[in-house]
Amino acid sequence: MSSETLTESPEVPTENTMPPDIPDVEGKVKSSDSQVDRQVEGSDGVECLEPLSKRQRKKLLKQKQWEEQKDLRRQKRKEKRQKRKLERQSKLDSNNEGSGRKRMRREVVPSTLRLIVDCSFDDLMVLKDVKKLHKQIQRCYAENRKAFHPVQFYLTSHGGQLKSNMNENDKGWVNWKDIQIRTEHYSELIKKEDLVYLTSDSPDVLSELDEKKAYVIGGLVDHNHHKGITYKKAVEQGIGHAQLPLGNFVKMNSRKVLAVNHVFEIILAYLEKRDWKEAFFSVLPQRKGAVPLGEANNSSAHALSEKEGEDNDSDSN
Ligand SMILES: C[S@@+](CC[C@H](N)C(=O)[O-])C[C@H]1O[C@@H](n2cnc3c(N)ncnc32)[C@H](O)[C@@H]1O
Repeated sequence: MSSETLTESPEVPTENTMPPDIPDVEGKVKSSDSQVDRQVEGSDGVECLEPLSKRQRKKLLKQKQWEEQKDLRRQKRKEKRQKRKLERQSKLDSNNEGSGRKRMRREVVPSTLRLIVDCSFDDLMVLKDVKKLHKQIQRCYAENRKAFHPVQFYLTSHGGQLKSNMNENDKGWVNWKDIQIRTEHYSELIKKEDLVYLTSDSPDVLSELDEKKAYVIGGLVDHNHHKGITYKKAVEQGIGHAQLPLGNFVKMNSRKVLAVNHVFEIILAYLEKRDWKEAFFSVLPQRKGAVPLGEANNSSAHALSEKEGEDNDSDSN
């Protein structure tokens, strides 16, 4: 069939239903304008002058239907998009509602417990580890700000490499709220009898937290090169000391030395849940191999190894 036949034949009569120029079977384009007065309407509503082949009729009919349904298709696509958007929105709403409700029901009640990160070990760290400590402190600060029972947070003996690094990389720290950042040693700020040094080497195991006390965490990332340093310090200073009751709940390797932020977060979690086991497992990452006692199974039952603790800056100890 020639291209002429096609353009002379079935015009789809209404505007916007057919493009003005219709490509013929061979892909040539012919104008349909000049054909208007020669048009005759066929039985299927498609106008023509000369009879068309079945194939051409079909093709034109399809084209016509396709054009006619353009708006419908557009409308359907729009509806689909809106439906998906609504579904996404309602999912978000229900998630937010959940946490929103929680927050509304449980108002923030600050704890009187003082939690100190003792930054007096600055000289013992290389810059890389100081940077890790900085990140761990940032994490403690952020977690405390969003806790239901935030503690009275202190950084003591603040200075040296840590302070320089904070000035360089996080100038905003000077505006941190709800934290005491002090150059003094904690012993200059807090009564001796209130102090309890948290240290994994202490023979004393914490059972409860006393919110009248000030608990100290050693601000140190040492990969255990200075084993027992905080325990010795506490003994020398004649202050209380205690380890977290990890051994009662977590299958441990020989070591149970956690990173600063983990100890800090466990204290926050305990203040909220009043349950050590829950506190441990809400904070300690599964990948660290923390396994509840009794659920340990041979090879996977290692826990909290130093190597794994170093995988991530804020987890590193
Ligand atoms: C990476 S550790 C430092 C280890 C260091 N060699 C020492 O002797 O403390 C950082 C701090 O977290 C606290 N900490 C870590 N594991 C603990 C545990 N199992 N119980 C109590 N405190 C712990 C200690 O205050 C410790 O100084």
